Amino acid sequence: MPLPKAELHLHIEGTLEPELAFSLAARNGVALPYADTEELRKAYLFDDLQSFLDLYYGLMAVLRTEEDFEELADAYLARAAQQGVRHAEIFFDPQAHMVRGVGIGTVMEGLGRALERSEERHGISTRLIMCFLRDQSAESALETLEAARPYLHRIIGVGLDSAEVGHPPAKFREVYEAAAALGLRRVAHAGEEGPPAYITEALDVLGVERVDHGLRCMEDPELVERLVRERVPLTLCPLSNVRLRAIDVLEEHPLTRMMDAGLLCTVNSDDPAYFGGYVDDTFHAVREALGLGQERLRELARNSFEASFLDGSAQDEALRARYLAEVADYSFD
Ligand SMILES: Nc1ncnc2[nH]cnc12
Ligand SMILES: [Zn+2]
Repeated sequence: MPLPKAELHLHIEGTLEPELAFSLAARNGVALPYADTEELRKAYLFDDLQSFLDLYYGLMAVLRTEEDFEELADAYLARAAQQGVRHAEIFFDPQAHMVRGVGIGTVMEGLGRALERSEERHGISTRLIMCFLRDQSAESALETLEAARPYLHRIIGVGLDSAEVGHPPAKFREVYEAAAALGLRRVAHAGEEGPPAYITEALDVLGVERVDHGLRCMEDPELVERLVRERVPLTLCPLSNVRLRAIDVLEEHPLTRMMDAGLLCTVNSDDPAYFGGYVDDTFHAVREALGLGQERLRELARNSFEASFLDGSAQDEALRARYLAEVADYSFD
């Protein structure tokens, strides 16, 4: 049995496996520029974030109906359950669908159907985080928040993703203020490829409670000190960092140094269909590459629940306490 954990950095569109992509393409009459799944997988050699994003957005063409989104989310949850995931806070990118003529209602209804039976079917509690694409305009982000109004009760928070460099967090000050006023939690990708200053800006200007990636904080000792002092969680994605060439090899990942520095680190899968592993695969990979001991792994699992948004109600707190007890009781074999 895998170590129980929460997954806090997972793009649902990044769980689109080649087999499902081809089956949805056939069902929806969408032509893909790849002969088969093997040829598609061969294209998963990325130079940087942008080269991945080009393929990621392109393949989304197969996602058209509520059923497609439902199938996508249900397939992820089934896999996640096998990986020990007990709670998942899932990102989705509505603008990437709306631009193709797929309405936010289609996305929300489809994802919603899979998520509402997740506890019963997969034993996983779930939350949804709506991400704004930072390489789109601030106006487009505001329009997206507006379009999401009928579905806000199904969303716990907002995030910021896509091409980072050249799109600093401050560009989205207004939409984050509006989201906060609506009672939404706030996270943002920062310091994946972008400089440490983007992490500071995400905290100070956007008011984020959690930083997605945050990898490059290690270049700024004062920022590290602040993140430690304020116990700001970082949702690290080590396999993603290797595949998108933020670091050369997993053995050089700063995870251990970050934990030693006192940072509240979590380990996540980001876009597992593209990066070679789901979250427990990632735990195993970092254990091997970095020589993490059992207590370090247990700490990562504990952190994942502590950093989660399971703190909004007595029911949430009870669930979190139950998951933390599962981590404490877990025995490694
Ligand atoms: N790793 C990542 N960084 C930024 N945007 C993303 N969208 C999907 N995966 C992403
Ligand atoms: Zn991400």
